[in-house]
Amino acid sequence: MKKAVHFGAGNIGRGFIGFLLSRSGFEVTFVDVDRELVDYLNKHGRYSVVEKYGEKETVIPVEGVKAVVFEEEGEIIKKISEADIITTSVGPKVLEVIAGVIKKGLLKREKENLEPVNVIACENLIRASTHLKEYMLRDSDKQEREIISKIAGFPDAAVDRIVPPQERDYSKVLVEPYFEWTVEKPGFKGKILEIKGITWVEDLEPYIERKIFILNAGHAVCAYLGYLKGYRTIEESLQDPDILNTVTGAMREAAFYLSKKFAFEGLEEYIKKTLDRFKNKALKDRVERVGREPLRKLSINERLVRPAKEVADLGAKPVNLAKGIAAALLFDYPEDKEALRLKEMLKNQGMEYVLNYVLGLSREDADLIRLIMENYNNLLGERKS
Ligand SMILES: NC(=O)c1ccc[n+]([C@@H]2O[C@H](COP(=O)([O-])OP(=O)(O)OC[C@H]3O[C@@H](n4cnc5c(N)ncnc54)[C@H](O)[C@@H]3O)[C@@H](O)[C@H]2O)c1
Ligand SMILES: O=P(O)(O)OC[C@@H](O)[C@@H](O)[C@H](O)[C@H](O)CO
Repeated sequence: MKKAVHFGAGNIGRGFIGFLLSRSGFEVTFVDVDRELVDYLNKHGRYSVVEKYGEKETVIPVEGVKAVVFEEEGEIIKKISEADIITTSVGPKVLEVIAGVIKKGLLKREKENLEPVNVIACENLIRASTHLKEYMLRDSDKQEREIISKIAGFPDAAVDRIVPPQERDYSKVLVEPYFEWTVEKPGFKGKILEIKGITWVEDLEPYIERKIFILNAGHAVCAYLGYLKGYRTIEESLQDPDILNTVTGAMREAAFYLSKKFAFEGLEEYIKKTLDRFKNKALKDRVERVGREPLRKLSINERLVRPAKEVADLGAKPVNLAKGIAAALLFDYPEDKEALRLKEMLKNQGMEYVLNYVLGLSREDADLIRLIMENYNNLLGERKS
Protein backbone atom coordinates (compact mmCIF):
# COMPACT_ATOMS: atom_id res chain seq x y z
CA MET A 1 0.00 0.00 0.00
CA LYS A 2 1.32 3.44 -0.90
CA LYS A 3 1.86 5.85 1.97
CA ALA A 4 1.05 9.54 2.36
CA VAL A 5 2.08 11.93 5.11
CA HIS A 6 -0.17 14.97 5.41
CA PHE A 7 0.73 17.93 7.66
CA GLY A 8 -2.37 19.59 9.16
CA ALA A 9 -5.38 17.43 10.05
CA GLY A 10 -7.69 20.46 10.01
CA ASN A 11 -10.57 21.27 7.70
CA ILE A 12 -8.78 20.92 4.37
CA GLY A 13 -6.49 18.16 5.65
CA ARG A 14 -9.28 15.78 6.65
CA GLY A 15 -12.07 17.21 4.48
CA PHE A 16 -10.20 17.37 1.20
CA ILE A 17 -6.58 16.26 0.71
CA GLY A 18 -6.44 13.38 3.22
CA PHE A 19 -9.86 12.31 1.95
CA LEU A 20 -8.73 12.15 -1.71
CA LEU A 21 -5.45 10.42 -0.85
CA SER A 22 -7.28 7.81 1.19
CA ARG A 23 -9.83 7.25 -1.59
CA SER A 24 -6.91 6.79 -4.00
CA GLY A 25 -5.66 3.87 -1.91
CA PHE A 26 -2.97 5.62 0.16
CA GLU A 27 -2.46 4.90 3.83
CA VAL A 28 -2.68 8.42 5.24
CA THR A 29 -0.75 9.57 8.31
CA PHE A 30 -1.71 13.03 9.51
CA VAL A 31 0.71 15.22 11.45
CA ASP A 32 -0.85 17.87 13.69
CA VAL A 33 -0.11 19.94 16.79
CA ASP A 34 -3.56 19.15 18.21
CA ARG A 35 -2.90 16.18 20.50
CA GLU A 36 -6.57 15.51 21.16
CA LEU A 37 -7.26 15.26 17.43
CA VAL A 38 -4.23 13.02 16.89
CA ASP A 39 -5.38 10.73 19.73
CA TYR A 40 -8.87 10.59 18.23
CA LEU A 41 -7.60 9.62 14.78
CA ASN A 42 -5.29 6.95 16.22
CA LYS A 43 -7.99 5.52 18.46
CA HIS A 44 -10.69 5.30 15.76
CA GLY A 45 -8.64 5.21 12.54
CA ARG A 46 -11.58 6.69 10.70
CA TYR A 47 -13.85 9.70 10.25
CA SER A 48 -16.57 10.76 7.83
CA VAL A 49 -16.68 13.46 5.21
CA VAL A 50 -20.15 14.97 4.95
CA GLU A 51 -20.69 16.63 1.58
CA LYS A 52 -23.62 19.02 1.75
CA TYR A 53 -25.34 21.53 -0.54
CA GLY A 54 -28.55 22.95 0.92
CA GLU A 55 -30.50 19.97 2.22
CA LYS A 56 -28.73 17.38 0.04
CA GLU A 57 -26.18 15.38 2.00
CA THR A 58 -23.78 12.50 1.24
CA VAL A 59 -21.72 10.86 3.98
CA ILE A 60 -18.45 9.22 2.90
CA PRO A 61 -16.31 7.21 5.34
CA VAL A 62 -12.54 7.65 5.36
CA GLU A 63 -10.82 4.65 6.90
CA GLY A 64 -7.41 3.38 7.92
CA VAL A 65 -5.94 6.75 8.87
CA LYS A 66 -3.20 7.32 11.44
CA ALA A 67 -1.76 10.40 13.07
CA VAL A 68 1.41 11.69 14.73
CA VAL A 69 1.70 14.71 16.97
CA PHE A 70 4.07 17.40 15.65
CA GLU A 71 6.33 17.12 18.71
CA GLU A 72 7.29 13.55 17.80
CA GLU A 73 10.04 14.55 15.43
CA GLY A 74 11.71 11.13 15.22
CA GLU A 75 8.46 9.45 14.20
CA ILE A 76 7.69 12.13 11.59
CA ILE A 77 11.16 11.80 10.05
CA LYS A 78 10.66 8.04 9.81
CA LYS A 79 7.23 8.47 8.20
CA ILE A 80 8.66 10.95 5.68
CA SER A 81 11.43 8.57 4.77
CA GLU A 82 8.82 5.86 4.04
CA ALA A 83 6.30 8.09 2.23
CA ASP A 84 5.28 8.02 -1.43
CA ILE A 85 3.86 11.54 -1.17
CA ILE A 86 3.99 14.38 1.36
CA THR A 87 1.28 17.04 1.43
CA THR A 88 0.42 19.97 3.68
CA SER A 89 -2.52 22.19 4.60
CA VAL A 90 -1.33 23.97 7.72
CA GLY A 91 -1.80 27.60 6.64
CA PRO A 92 0.78 29.73 4.77
CA LYS A 93 2.43 31.02 7.96
CA VAL A 94 3.11 27.52 9.29
CA LEU A 95 5.06 26.30 6.23
CA GLU A 96 8.19 27.83 7.74
CA VAL A 97 7.58 25.89 10.98
CA ILE A 98 7.26 22.47 9.33
CA ALA A 99 10.08 22.96 6.79
CA GLY A 100 12.78 21.78 9.24
CA VAL A 101 11.32 18.37 10.02
CA ILE A 102 10.43 17.68 6.38
CA LYS A 103 14.00 18.51 5.46
CA LYS A 104 15.31 16.04 8.04
CA GLY A 105 13.06 13.34 6.58
CA LEU A 106 14.32 14.08 3.07
CA LEU A 107 17.96 13.92 4.20
CA LYS A 108 17.24 10.53 5.78
CA ARG A 109 15.85 9.31 2.44
CA GLU A 110 19.04 10.34 0.68
CA LYS A 111 21.22 8.70 3.34
CA GLU A 112 19.29 5.44 2.95
CA ASN A 113 19.45 5.65 -0.83
CA LEU A 114 15.67 5.81 -1.21
CA GLU A 115 13.63 7.05 -4.16
CA PRO A 116 12.83 10.76 -4.62
CA VAL A 117 9.48 11.92 -3.28
CA ASN A 118 7.16 14.85 -3.98
CA VAL A 119 6.04 17.48 -1.48
CA ILE A 120 2.84 19.37 -2.36
CA ALA A 121 1.83 22.34 -0.22
CA CYS A 122 -1.95 22.71 -0.50
CA GLU A 123 -2.38 26.22 0.84
CA ASN A 124 -4.04 29.41 -0.36
CA LEU A 125 -0.74 30.89 -1.37
CA ILE A 126 0.72 31.41 -4.82
CA ARG A 127 3.55 28.87 -5.36
CA ALA A 128 3.22 27.44 -1.83
CA SER A 129 5.34 24.32 -2.52
CA THR A 130 8.11 26.53 -3.89
CA HIS A 131 7.93 28.67 -0.73
CA LEU A 132 8.21 25.52 1.41
CA LYS A 133 11.27 24.41 -0.55
CA GLU A 134 12.80 27.88 -0.17
CA TYR A 135 12.39 27.72 3.62
CA MET A 136 14.33 24.44 3.55
CA LEU A 137 17.07 25.74 1.27
CA ARG A 138 17.41 28.94 3.30
CA ASP A 139 18.43 26.95 6.37
CA SER A 140 20.75 24.52 4.54
CA ASP A 141 24.41 24.38 3.51
CA LYS A 142 25.44 23.81 -0.10
CA GLN A 143 25.55 20.02 0.19
CA GLU A 144 22.09 19.84 1.83
CA ARG A 145 20.68 22.14 -0.82
CA GLU A 146 21.88 19.81 -3.54
CA ILE A 147 20.40 16.79 -1.74
CA ILE A 148 17.00 18.47 -1.25
CA SER A 149 16.79 19.43 -4.93
CA LYS A 150 17.75 15.90 -5.96
CA ILE A 151 15.61 13.88 -3.54
CA ALA A 152 12.35 15.85 -3.74
CA GLY A 153 10.00 17.51 -6.21
CA PHE A 154 7.92 20.47 -5.03
CA PRO A 155 5.08 20.78 -7.55
CA ASP A 156 2.94 23.84 -6.95
CA ALA A 157 -0.79 23.41 -6.53
CA ALA A 158 -4.12 25.19 -6.28
CA VAL A 159 -6.71 23.75 -3.91
CA ASP A 160 -10.36 24.63 -3.91
CA ARG A 161 -13.07 23.28 -1.64
CA ILE A 162 -14.98 25.35 0.91
CA VAL A 163 -14.62 23.72 4.31
CA PRO A 164 -16.27 25.90 6.97
CA PRO A 165 -15.52 25.97 10.71
CA GLN A 166 -16.56 22.66 12.25
CA GLU A 167 -18.34 21.71 15.42
CA ARG A 168 -15.91 20.21 17.91
CA ASP A 169 -16.60 16.67 16.75
CA TYR A 170 -13.62 14.88 15.27
CA SER A 171 -15.74 12.09 13.80
CA LYS A 172 -16.91 14.12 10.81
CA VAL A 173 -15.99 17.03 8.56
CA LEU A 174 -18.68 19.06 6.79
CA VAL A 175 -17.64 20.16 3.28
CA GLU A 176 -19.25 21.42 0.08
CA PRO A 177 -19.55 18.74 -2.65
CA TYR A 178 -17.36 20.71 -5.09
CA PHE A 179 -13.57 20.40 -5.20
CA GLU A 180 -10.67 21.18 -7.50
CA TRP A 181 -7.04 20.14 -6.88
CA THR A 182 -4.76 21.37 -9.66
CA VAL A 183 -1.08 20.40 -9.65
CA GLU A 184 1.73 21.59 -11.90
CA LYS A 185 3.08 18.50 -13.67
CA PRO A 186 6.59 19.70 -14.63
CA GLY A 187 7.47 20.15 -10.93
CA PHE A 188 6.70 16.49 -10.15
CA LYS A 189 9.71 14.20 -9.77
CA GLY A 190 9.45 10.69 -11.15
CA LYS A 191 6.46 8.76 -12.40
CA ILE A 192 3.16 10.59 -11.90
CA LEU A 193 1.17 9.08 -9.02
CA GLU A 194 -2.43 8.14 -9.53
CA ILE A 195 -4.38 10.34 -7.18
CA LYS A 196 -8.12 10.65 -7.76
CA GLY A 197 -9.26 14.21 -8.17
CA ILE A 198 -5.95 15.80 -9.22
CA THR A 199 -5.97 17.78 -12.46
CA TRP A 200 -2.41 17.91 -13.82
CA VAL A 201 -1.49 21.07 -15.72
CA GLU A 202 1.66 22.28 -17.48
CA ASP A 203 1.43 25.80 -16.06
CA LEU A 204 -0.38 26.51 -12.79
CA GLU A 205 -0.25 30.30 -12.94
CA PRO A 206 -3.62 30.93 -14.66
CA TYR A 207 -5.37 28.45 -12.35
CA ILE A 208 -3.93 29.72 -9.08
CA GLU A 209 -4.44 33.36 -10.06
CA ARG A 210 -8.06 32.67 -11.05
CA LYS A 211 -8.63 30.87 -7.74
CA ILE A 212 -6.98 33.45 -5.46
CA PHE A 213 -7.85 36.65 -7.32
CA ILE A 214 -11.46 35.82 -8.20
CA LEU A 215 -12.76 33.28 -5.67
CA ASN A 216 -10.71 34.22 -2.61
CA ALA A 217 -10.92 37.94 -3.44
CA GLY A 218 -14.72 37.79 -3.67
CA HIS A 219 -14.87 35.68 -0.52
CA ALA A 220 -12.72 38.20 1.39
CA VAL A 221 -14.71 41.24 0.17
CA CYS A 222 -17.89 39.48 1.30
CA ALA A 223 -16.43 38.56 4.69
CA TYR A 224 -15.13 42.04 5.50
CA LEU A 225 -18.29 43.87 4.36
CA GLY A 226 -20.49 41.25 6.05
CA TYR A 227 -18.53 41.62 9.29
CA LEU A 228 -18.95 45.42 9.26
CA LYS A 229 -22.71 45.05 8.80
CA GLY A 230 -22.99 42.48 11.59
CA TYR A 231 -23.83 39.43 9.45
CA ARG A 232 -22.66 36.05 10.74
CA THR A 233 -22.10 34.03 7.58
CA ILE A 234 -21.08 34.45 3.96
CA GLU A 235 -24.45 33.22 2.75
CA GLU A 236 -26.28 35.71 5.01
CA SER A 237 -24.02 38.57 3.84
CA LEU A 238 -24.79 37.81 0.19
CA GLN A 239 -28.50 38.29 0.83
CA ASP A 240 -27.63 41.98 1.26
CA PRO A 241 -27.96 43.46 -2.27
CA ASP A 242 -25.18 46.03 -1.69
CA ILE A 243 -22.73 43.33 -0.59
CA LEU A 244 -23.72 41.03 -3.45
CA ASN A 245 -23.10 43.90 -5.90
CA THR A 246 -19.70 44.74 -4.48
CA VAL A 247 -18.60 41.09 -4.31
CA THR A 248 -19.70 40.44 -7.90
CA GLY A 249 -18.05 43.69 -9.00
CA ALA A 250 -14.77 42.83 -7.26
CA MET A 251 -14.68 39.40 -8.94
CA ARG A 252 -15.39 41.02 -12.32
CA GLU A 253 -12.58 43.53 -11.80
CA ALA A 254 -10.14 40.69 -11.09
CA ALA A 255 -11.53 38.84 -14.13
CA PHE A 256 -10.83 41.91 -16.27
CA TYR A 257 -7.15 41.75 -15.27
CA LEU A 258 -6.98 37.96 -15.73
CA SER A 259 -8.58 38.12 -19.17
CA LYS A 260 -5.86 40.58 -20.23
CA LYS A 261 -3.04 38.45 -18.81
CA PHE A 262 -4.20 34.98 -19.88
CA ALA A 263 -6.46 34.27 -22.81
CA PHE A 264 -9.14 33.10 -20.38
CA GLU A 265 -12.61 32.15 -21.47
CA GLY A 266 -15.63 31.53 -19.25
CA LEU A 267 -14.67 33.81 -16.36
CA GLU A 268 -18.23 35.13 -16.04
CA GLU A 269 -19.41 31.52 -15.73
CA TYR A 270 -16.69 30.91 -13.10
CA ILE A 271 -17.95 33.91 -11.11
CA LYS A 272 -21.54 32.71 -11.29
CA LYS A 273 -20.61 29.20 -10.16
CA THR A 274 -18.48 30.61 -7.33
CA LEU A 275 -21.35 32.79 -6.08
CA ASP A 276 -23.65 29.75 -6.09
CA ARG A 277 -21.08 27.91 -3.95
CA PHE A 278 -20.84 30.87 -1.53
CA LYS A 279 -24.65 30.79 -1.20
CA ASN A 280 -24.66 27.17 0.04
CA LYS A 281 -26.88 27.38 3.14
CA ALA A 282 -25.52 24.15 4.60
CA LEU A 283 -22.04 25.57 5.20
CA LYS A 284 -22.83 28.36 7.67
CA ASP A 285 -19.36 29.65 6.87
CA ARG A 286 -18.50 32.38 9.37
CA VAL A 287 -17.30 35.77 8.10
CA GLU A 288 -14.57 35.67 10.77
CA ARG A 289 -13.08 32.50 9.25
CA VAL A 290 -13.11 33.84 5.72
CA GLY A 291 -11.66 37.17 6.88
CA ARG A 292 -9.06 35.53 9.16
CA GLU A 293 -5.52 36.95 9.21
CA PRO A 294 -6.20 40.32 7.52
CA LEU A 295 -2.49 41.28 7.47
CA ARG A 296 -1.82 38.23 5.28
CA LYS A 297 -4.83 38.94 3.09
CA LEU A 298 -3.91 42.62 2.69
CA SER A 299 -0.34 41.96 1.58
CA ILE A 300 0.89 42.94 -1.88
CA ASN A 301 0.70 39.59 -3.68
CA GLU A 302 -2.54 38.52 -2.09
CA ARG A 303 -6.18 38.37 -3.20
CA LEU A 304 -7.17 42.02 -2.70
CA VAL A 305 -4.26 44.37 -3.32
CA ARG A 306 -2.63 42.49 -6.19
CA PRO A 307 -5.68 42.40 -8.52
CA ALA A 308 -6.63 45.96 -7.49
CA LYS A 309 -3.14 47.15 -8.38
CA GLU A 310 -3.15 45.23 -11.66
CA VAL A 311 -6.52 46.75 -12.63
CA ALA A 312 -5.32 50.25 -11.70
CA ASP A 313 -2.11 49.69 -13.69
CA LEU A 314 -4.30 48.82 -16.69
CA GLY A 315 -5.85 52.29 -16.37
CA ALA A 316 -9.22 51.15 -14.95
CA LYS A 317 -10.76 51.85 -11.53
CA PRO A 318 -11.02 48.85 -9.16
CA VAL A 319 -13.82 50.46 -7.17
CA ASN A 320 -15.17 47.25 -5.67
CA LEU A 321 -11.81 45.74 -4.75
CA ALA A 322 -10.91 49.10 -3.16
CA LYS A 323 -14.08 48.92 -1.07
CA GLY A 324 -13.11 45.40 0.01
CA ILE A 325 -9.64 46.60 0.97
CA ALA A 326 -11.14 49.48 2.94
CA ALA A 327 -13.44 47.05 4.77
CA ALA A 328 -10.47 44.77 5.51
CA LEU A 329 -8.68 47.71 7.13
CA LEU A 330 -11.67 47.97 9.49
CA PHE A 331 -11.78 44.26 10.39
CA ASP A 332 -11.29 44.29 14.15
CA TYR A 333 -12.53 40.86 15.24
CA PRO A 334 -11.05 40.60 18.76
CA GLU A 335 -10.21 36.88 18.54
CA ASP A 336 -8.05 37.34 15.44
CA LYS A 337 -4.46 38.24 16.40
CA GLU A 338 -3.75 39.86 13.03
CA ALA A 339 -6.91 41.96 13.26
CA LEU A 340 -5.76 43.24 16.64
CA ARG A 341 -2.27 43.91 15.33
CA LEU A 342 -3.74 45.80 12.35
CA LYS A 343 -5.89 47.92 14.67
CA GLU A 344 -2.84 48.69 16.81
CA MET A 345 -0.74 49.58 13.79
CA LEU A 346 -3.41 51.94 12.48
CA LYS A 347 -3.62 53.58 15.90
CA ASN A 348 0.11 53.83 16.61
CA GLN A 349 1.80 54.07 13.21
CA GLY A 350 -1.05 55.48 11.15
CA MET A 351 -2.70 54.76 7.81
CA GLU A 352 0.26 55.83 5.63
CA TYR A 353 2.50 53.31 7.37
CA VAL A 354 -0.07 50.51 6.92
CA LEU A 355 -0.58 51.35 3.25
CA ASN A 356 3.19 51.30 2.70
CA TYR A 357 4.33 48.40 4.83
CA VAL A 358 1.33 46.07 4.95
CA LEU A 359 -0.26 46.66 1.54
CA GLY A 360 3.03 47.49 -0.17
CA LEU A 361 1.59 50.56 -1.90
CA SER A 362 3.73 53.57 -2.75
CA ARG A 363 3.33 57.04 -4.27
CA GLU A 364 3.04 55.41 -7.69
CA ASP A 365 -0.27 53.94 -6.53
CA ALA A 366 -1.78 57.33 -5.69
CA ASP A 367 -5.05 56.71 -7.59
CA LEU A 368 -5.63 53.35 -5.91
CA ILE A 369 -4.79 54.80 -2.50
CA ARG A 370 -7.28 57.62 -3.08
CA LEU A 371 -9.97 55.08 -3.98
CA ILE A 372 -9.24 52.99 -0.87
CA MET A 373 -9.31 56.05 1.39
CA GLU A 374 -12.62 57.35 -0.03
CA ASN A 375 -14.20 53.99 0.72
CA TYR A 376 -12.51 53.75 4.11
CA ASN A 377 -13.90 57.12 5.19
CA ASN A 378 -17.39 56.24 3.91
CA LEU A 379 -17.39 52.90 5.73
CA LEU A 380 -16.07 54.54 8.88
CA GLY A 381 -18.87 57.13 8.67
CA GLU A 382 -21.52 54.41 8.16
CA ARG A 383 -20.12 52.47 11.08
CA LYS A 384 -20.30 55.44 13.45
CA SER A 385 -23.82 56.48 12.42
N1 LIG B 1 -11.02 25.79 4.66
C1 LIG B 1 -11.07 26.08 3.37
O1 LIG B 1 -12.16 26.33 2.83
C2 LIG B 1 -9.81 26.09 2.53
C3 LIG B 1 -9.96 25.83 1.16
C4 LIG B 1 -8.82 25.82 0.34
C5 LIG B 1 -7.59 26.05 0.91
N2 LIG B 1 -7.49 26.27 2.26
C6 LIG B 1 -6.14 26.46 2.78
O2 LIG B 1 -5.77 25.27 3.47
C7 LIG B 1 -4.90 25.60 4.56
C8 LIG B 1 -5.49 25.07 5.85
O3 LIG B 1 -6.75 25.68 6.06
P1 LIG B 1 -7.86 25.01 6.98
O4 LIG B 1 -9.11 25.76 6.73
O5 LIG B 1 -7.82 23.56 6.84
O6 LIG B 1 -7.29 25.43 8.42
P2 LIG B 1 -7.40 24.61 9.79
O7 LIG B 1 -7.05 25.59 10.86
O8 LIG B 1 -8.72 23.92 9.88
O9 LIG B 1 -6.27 23.50 9.65
C9 LIG B 1 -4.91 23.73 9.87
C10 LIG B 1 -4.39 22.58 10.71
O10 LIG B 1 -2.97 22.69 10.79
C11 LIG B 1 -2.62 22.31 12.12
N3 LIG B 1 -1.26 22.79 12.42
C12 LIG B 1 -0.87 23.98 12.90
N4 LIG B 1 0.46 24.00 13.08
C13 LIG B 1 0.92 22.79 12.68
C14 LIG B 1 2.20 22.18 12.63
N5 LIG B 1 3.29 22.83 13.03
N6 LIG B 1 2.29 20.91 12.19
C15 LIG B 1 1.20 20.22 11.80
N7 LIG B 1 -0.05 20.74 11.83
C16 LIG B 1 -0.18 22.00 12.27
C17 LIG B 1 -3.72 22.89 12.99
O11 LIG B 1 -3.75 22.30 14.28
C18 LIG B 1 -4.94 22.58 12.15
O12 LIG B 1 -5.48 21.31 12.47
C19 LIG B 1 -4.74 27.12 4.50
O13 LIG B 1 -3.62 27.44 3.74
C20 LIG B 1 -5.99 27.56 3.78
O14 LIG B 1 -5.84 28.78 3.16
C21 LIG B 1 -8.57 26.29 3.08
O1 LIG C 1 -8.05 30.08 3.82
P1 LIG C 1 -7.83 31.58 3.70
O2 LIG C 1 -7.77 32.24 5.03
O3 LIG C 1 -6.69 31.91 2.81
O4 LIG C 1 -9.12 32.14 2.95
C1 LIG C 1 -10.41 31.98 3.50
C2 LIG C 1 -11.35 31.41 2.47
O5 LIG C 1 -11.51 32.33 1.40
C3 LIG C 1 -10.82 30.09 1.91
O6 LIG C 1 -10.47 29.19 2.91
C4 LIG C 1 -11.86 29.44 0.96
O7 LIG C 1 -12.90 28.87 1.69
C5 LIG C 1 -11.18 28.40 0.10
O8 LIG C 1 -10.04 28.91 -0.52
C6 LIG C 1 -12.12 27.78 -0.93
O9 LIG C 1 -11.39 26.92 -1.74
